[in-house]
Amino acid sequence: MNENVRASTRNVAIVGPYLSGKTTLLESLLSVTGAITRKGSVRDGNTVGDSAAEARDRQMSVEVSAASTEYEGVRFTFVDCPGSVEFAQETYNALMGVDAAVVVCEPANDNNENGLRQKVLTLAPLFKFLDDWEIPHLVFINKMDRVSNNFMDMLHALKAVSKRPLVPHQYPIIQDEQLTGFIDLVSEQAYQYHSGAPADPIPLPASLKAQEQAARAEMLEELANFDDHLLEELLEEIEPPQEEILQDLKLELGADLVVPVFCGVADRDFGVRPLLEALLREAPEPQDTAQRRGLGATAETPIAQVLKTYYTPQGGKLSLVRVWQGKLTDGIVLNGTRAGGIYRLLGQQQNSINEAEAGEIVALSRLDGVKTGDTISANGQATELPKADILRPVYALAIAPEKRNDEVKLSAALTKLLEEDPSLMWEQHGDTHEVILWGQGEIHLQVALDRLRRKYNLPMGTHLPQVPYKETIRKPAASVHGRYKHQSGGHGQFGDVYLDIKPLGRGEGFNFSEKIVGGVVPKQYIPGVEVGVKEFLVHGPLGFPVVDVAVTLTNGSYHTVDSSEQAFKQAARLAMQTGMTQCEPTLLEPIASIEVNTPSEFTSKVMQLVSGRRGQILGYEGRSDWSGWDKLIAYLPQAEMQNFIVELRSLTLGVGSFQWQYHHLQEVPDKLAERVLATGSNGNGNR
Ligand SMILES: Nc1nc2c(ncn2[C@@H]2O[C@H](COP(=O)(O)OP(=O)(O)OP(=O)(O)O)[C@@H](O)[C@H]2O)c(=O)[nH]1
Repeated sequence: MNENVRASTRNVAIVGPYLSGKTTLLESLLSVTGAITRKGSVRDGNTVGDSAAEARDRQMSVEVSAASTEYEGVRFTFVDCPGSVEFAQETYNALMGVDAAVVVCEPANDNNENGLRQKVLTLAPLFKFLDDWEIPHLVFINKMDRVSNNFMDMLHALKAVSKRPLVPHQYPIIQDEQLTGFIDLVSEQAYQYHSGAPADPIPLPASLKAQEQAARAEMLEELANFDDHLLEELLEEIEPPQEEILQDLKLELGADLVVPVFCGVADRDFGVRPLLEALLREAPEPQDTAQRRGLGATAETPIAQVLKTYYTPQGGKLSLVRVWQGKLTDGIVLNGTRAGGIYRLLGQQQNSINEAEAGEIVALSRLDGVKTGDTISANGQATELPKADILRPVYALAIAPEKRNDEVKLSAALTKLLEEDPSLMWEQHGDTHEVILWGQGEIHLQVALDRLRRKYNLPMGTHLPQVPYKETIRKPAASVHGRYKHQSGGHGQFGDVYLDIKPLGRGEGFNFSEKIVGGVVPKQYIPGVEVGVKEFLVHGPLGFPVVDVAVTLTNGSYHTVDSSEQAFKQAARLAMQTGMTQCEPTLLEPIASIEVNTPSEFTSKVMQLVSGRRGQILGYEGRSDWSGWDKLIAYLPQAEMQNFIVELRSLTLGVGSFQWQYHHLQEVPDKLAERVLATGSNGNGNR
């Protein structure tokens, strides 16, 4: 084991809400550390973080992107994560493998209570994930060039969504509404920013002394909550030594007890070097993270976890892994598969290396059969490391290849897409026969479809999925007669049956029985009757599969020469055709049971949304594990679910979410049933 390499590595995820400036910050970090000589911009589509075609097209990150660089002899691997909620799975998977995260956010445009509250709410799910998994994190308030100074207001507002206390690490210097520098609250040294060059030390502006001291006192008091020695010093008004403050920051950040807060302007590199310095000095080292995860610092068996899987445009497979223990060497066999090569990444650029030490994040090629989240080891027997929960799908499209003979290629390509992104799912629906692609939202699915087209040459058509309606009957019919008689020279065909048809209770399915007395329908023909009935029920009188029906064969007759199982099957179908129309067929729709999670201030709006979509609210309560959030339980017709997530997000600043599962079938209200049967649509976007 090489302790030096371990101690000289830092793995940092860059996370935060949509468009807060994460990719821009990565670009700046890479430029400041010399990994790139020319800075790209998101607008020009030439950043390292957004190098995938799908990201460039949309000017947004759609998957995690790793980039390694060096600063002051330490190797930093940054993992730029997408901010959109639709790609949250990518972020959660990556966070499981880093030592620390930088949460990039923007200050509020409206510096009033409401504006600040709205801004920080968009960070709530991310903070919850970081808090739940105890991932050390710090905050970088970016875009400080856009608003007048509300650094401390923003910091205080963030407390509403963070379990851990937020600790100011800097205080911004603003002149003429422009961010010109910062004061480091540990050393109380002020600095002036310069574009493209490190900040210069300057005397602390007298006008900011009072604010600086208040912010510093806040930092020290928060740190002292976890350090009695510091607390004593503060009580006795002894100035603590800087080393002690730095040590506390390192220990308390490393144990995820506090969240230090920085500020800057990523697209001008302002605040980026101080952030790097803090990561260098204070971010936890890889072996500490491994120990916190219960992995032995001295164990040598190589163990790694897959944080992301890429299928490159050239068709190769790359697995981005965190090496938790041991050393990966060229040609290593992991979980029974020999890795093709080991690479350090710089976005899409792959730099081949011979080995990777514990604590590094590297890419391995050609690990067939290994998926995102998997734990892989040299002996293939490592205990599965914890992985982020897989988000349940909330949005669906029916897809079909534009070229018919591409159908065979589709399932192999979908399997690869799912290896890359576990929050996608696909199924071939049993009733409607459509191939349904499920995911986290419209853009998520569009990106998946782009990948099918670009990487697998599979252009796809899409449409809204059909609602898998079923039908049943309201009334019974007794002794329905069906006779099949066919004479065409030689053997004839003869079958003759009487059936009783009865409705069953909801969910009871299908039942077939017989009450034949005296062999009027010989035993060997009765299975034919049952098959005939079942075949008919696949498409009932309304055109949908029939459920909750009991059919009894009560009587019939046969012919010694002409009868056959086949003829009785036909007779049963004829009886069902006549009988079912007398039974008041009625349309049934699938109802999902849903659980919606929303900030409490939006609960009443969410209830209106659910009721407005024919939902039935069963109750709601405050979440015991998430202060300020409610959980609402309801039944919602599946026909109303297509755009539910879109509306839910638009009502809740994008943070509301829901999970669903099929619950029961329910009669469609008459008026709506008429519309579905007449037009094939429920008038709500679904067919
Ligand atoms: N004014 C200003 N704009 C910035 C700053 N940093 C980034 N931007 C702009 O903000 C927009 C979004 O930046 P990105 O870096 O793509 O944000 P992101 O967080 O990576 O976006 P996603 O990953 O898609 O969530 C771009 O237009 C950037 O040019 C900044 O410090 N100040």
